[in-house]
Order: sequence, then structure tokens, then C-alpha cells
Amino acid sequence: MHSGLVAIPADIRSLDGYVWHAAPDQYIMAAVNGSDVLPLIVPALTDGTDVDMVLDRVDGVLISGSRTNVHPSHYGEEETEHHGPFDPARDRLSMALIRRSIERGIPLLAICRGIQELNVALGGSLATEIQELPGRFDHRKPETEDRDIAFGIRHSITVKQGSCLASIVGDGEVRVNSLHRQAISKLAPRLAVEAVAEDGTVEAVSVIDAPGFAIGVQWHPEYWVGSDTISDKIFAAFGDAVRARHARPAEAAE
Ligand SMILES: N[C@@H](CCC(=O)NCCCC(=O)O)C(=O)O
Repeated sequence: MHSGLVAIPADIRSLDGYVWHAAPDQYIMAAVNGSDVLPLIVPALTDGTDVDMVLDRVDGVLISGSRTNVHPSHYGEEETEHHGPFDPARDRLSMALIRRSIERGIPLLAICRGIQELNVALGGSLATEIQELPGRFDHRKPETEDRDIAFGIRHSITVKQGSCLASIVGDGEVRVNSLHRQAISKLAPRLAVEAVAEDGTVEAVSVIDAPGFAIGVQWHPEYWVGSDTISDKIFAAFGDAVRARHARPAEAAE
């Protein structure tokens, strides 16, 4: 029996002639096996979702990665051919869940598109096609059908001493995977950088003065839960935070 219920915002996908509200299996299974919680996929309704109704019933929020990008209008930029593809309903749901979960002290773990949404939701901006920027590496997914290679651990980041992430995985050099072409540009005022790649790409953030666990990572720890210590530690810490929230006394409820 899993303890704690975790909301995962859905992506909108077209498959088999249907439109689906879906979340990738690797996030679901990482939550189940790595955090020992039960995930709940939240539909991304075009007209918006009452996120407080969801957050009244869950103990954590896990924001997944996705191939789509946050629409640049959310950070005050014009759309170009470099910004798509988009998923406006997911943008709307994720960013509402992020803002309210932080305000309510509900544990939040945001991965890849998730860290980008976290930054935008709190007032930051994104850079697109970062591999074309001077001095930056190519962080995109390798072109292969082999998912272990696509999600292969292949570059180093430095976790800052004294950061929240350091209290979970230790500080210093850590090896991670990389499947993105956008990254944080202007950091949101309420975010602290927790880890950076060798080319300066922001790889992890935490929410300053958050009342609960609130971390974003640009890489994909969910893929390696069960076989990579760093990935295991991140999901275990999230699970602990979710259970602590679940067990809080009734009078602590907002
Ligand atoms: N769209 C963003 C988000 C990157 C992200 O979440 N990638 C996961 C997708 C994995 C896949 O391609 O299968 C960006 O590209 O920066």
C-alpha cells in the first residue's frame, strides 16, 4: 500500500484517433517505486482546472518532462518557429499547480519541462535552441531508438555546497542525462540555483523560503530510479516529503 497521493499534470496527446490526457509511464513508475506514492494524473482542461480542489486531496505534485515547450507568451516573448511544439492546456494546468503547491507548502518535484515551467510560473524566462548559443553544449536527446542510450547518463553537473539538493545527493560533481533544447534564461526572482552544467546551463533550482520541498531538475532522474543512486535519492526524498505532508496534523491543514 502506497502512502501519499501525488498529482501529475497531463499532457494532451493524439493517439489511435483519440485525444488523450496522458503522463509517461516512467514518471508514474518512478513515483510508485522510487517515492512509494500513488500518482494521480490530472486532466489538462482547456478552460482551466480548479487546482485547489486537486491540491486539497493530494500530498505532492510531480511535474513531468515533455517534448512540448512552454508558450513564450508566458514569459513575454513572441512565438517564432524555434519555440514549438506547444501544449497550452498543459502550460495552464502545470503552472497553476506549481504556483499553488508552493503557496500551500505541498511538496513539488519538477523535471525537465517541469523546471522550465517552474521558472516561468515564478516570473523567469527560457532560452530556446541553447545548443546554438555561444559556449553552450548540445543538451538534446541523442538520435536513437534505444531509450537507455537516449536517457543515458552523459554529462557532469556541479551541485552547490549548502543547497537543498546537496542535502539529498551531496555536493560537488554528479553525472546526469540530458534531453532538452531549452533552458532557464532569466532566473525567476524566487528561485535559487542549486546545480549547473559545465557550460553554465542551470540544472537544478529550489524555491527560496518555500514552506515545503520545492525542487526542479533539468535532467531525468525518473528514468534511472532503481539503478542510479542519485536518481533514487531524489525520488526517496520527494516521497519522504510527501509522507510528512500526508501525516501532518489536521489542524495544520490550510
Ligand atoms: N521542451 C523542453 C522540455 C524538455 C523535456 O522535458 N524533455 C523530455 C522529452 C524527452 C523526449 O524527447 O522523449 C526542451 O526541449 O527543452
